[in-house]
Amino acid sequence: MAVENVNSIIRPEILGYDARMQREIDNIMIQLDGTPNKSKLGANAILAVSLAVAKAAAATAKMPLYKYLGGFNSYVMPVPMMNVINGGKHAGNDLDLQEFMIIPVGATSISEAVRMGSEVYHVLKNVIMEKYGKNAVNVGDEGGFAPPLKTSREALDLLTESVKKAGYEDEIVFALDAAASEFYKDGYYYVEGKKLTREELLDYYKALVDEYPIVSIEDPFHEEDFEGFAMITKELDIQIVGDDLFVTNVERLRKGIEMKAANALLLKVNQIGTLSEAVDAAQLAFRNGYGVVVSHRSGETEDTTIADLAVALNSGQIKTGAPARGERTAKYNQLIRIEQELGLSKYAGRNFRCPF
Ligand SMILES: O=C(O)[C@@H](CO)OP(=O)(O)O
Repeated sequence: MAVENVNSIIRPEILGYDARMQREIDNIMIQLDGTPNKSKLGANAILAVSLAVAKAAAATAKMPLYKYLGGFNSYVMPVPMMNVINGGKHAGNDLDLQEFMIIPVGATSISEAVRMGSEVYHVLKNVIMEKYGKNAVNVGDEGGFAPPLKTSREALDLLTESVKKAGYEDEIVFALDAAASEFYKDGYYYVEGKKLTREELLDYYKALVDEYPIVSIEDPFHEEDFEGFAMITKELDIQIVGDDLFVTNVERLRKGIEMKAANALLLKVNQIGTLSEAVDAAQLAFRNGYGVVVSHRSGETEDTTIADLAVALNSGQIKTGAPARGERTAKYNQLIRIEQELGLSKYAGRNFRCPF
């Protein structure tokens, strides 16, 4: 069976909501704006209305948002990708890669996953403090620590030690968001004081994947380098996520699918601006065997819609920062509430890329 079609065959139908009504209102706003990137009205302003429509409709139907959007087929609780060490543009340190995440795949529920992730986060704080002093435990944009590290290996070693000390060696794996556009210039990547070609950067990732339990890398190459994404997707048997590559845009995702560039979409609702378009992008991804990681932004509010959306879509994965700071914990708390309300749910766990 072709890998591309696996998800479309076994994923349950999503979307219990009145998609036509939502789309009509979303389309009116798209037309009123009239620009390809929603620059006239602003994607955040359009999104606020789009989500308010969905929330009002859910309230009218007397349903929680995840159930209104997803219908009764929505029962998968996503694995949290918890960004516990921040680098790149999100932190004032010298780490070139932006996010070092832990994923508690061995948990049996989202509540347990959040507990395990939080425990590791606090062990990590002590480990960093012992090694680098108390000034090293200030946090970056997404609540992860931003110690004065210079290399990805140093960060991954800290994660390895903390996971081990917390007793979760076999239960927690790692993910990276390189955000490579940020260290790319004129055909080269500037990493850890070296000037690397695309092929050399691929070797760098390969070595990290060999040494650590890394199961997912987001934006490993520059945002226009579809060929580079295709190359790494072919060579590494892990999840490759397109964020800056796809910007939640179906046209860019279609191009990626054609070129076999990446095998997962980072879904950011305010990147595309309406709920209908975000759902379209998720559907296109699923139909083509791509995973979907529902994601927060580095600048966030306490709005919890993405928690409901991750469950509604049965995405199996959510990226919403460290278990710290209200705008991040709001999403984790909402997921725990949904899990309690559902009663019977399934934690995506090790099968997070296709949890059925
Ligand atoms: O790079 C990313 O994936 C996001 C969220 O983690 O960050 P930003 O909102 O800065 O694009």
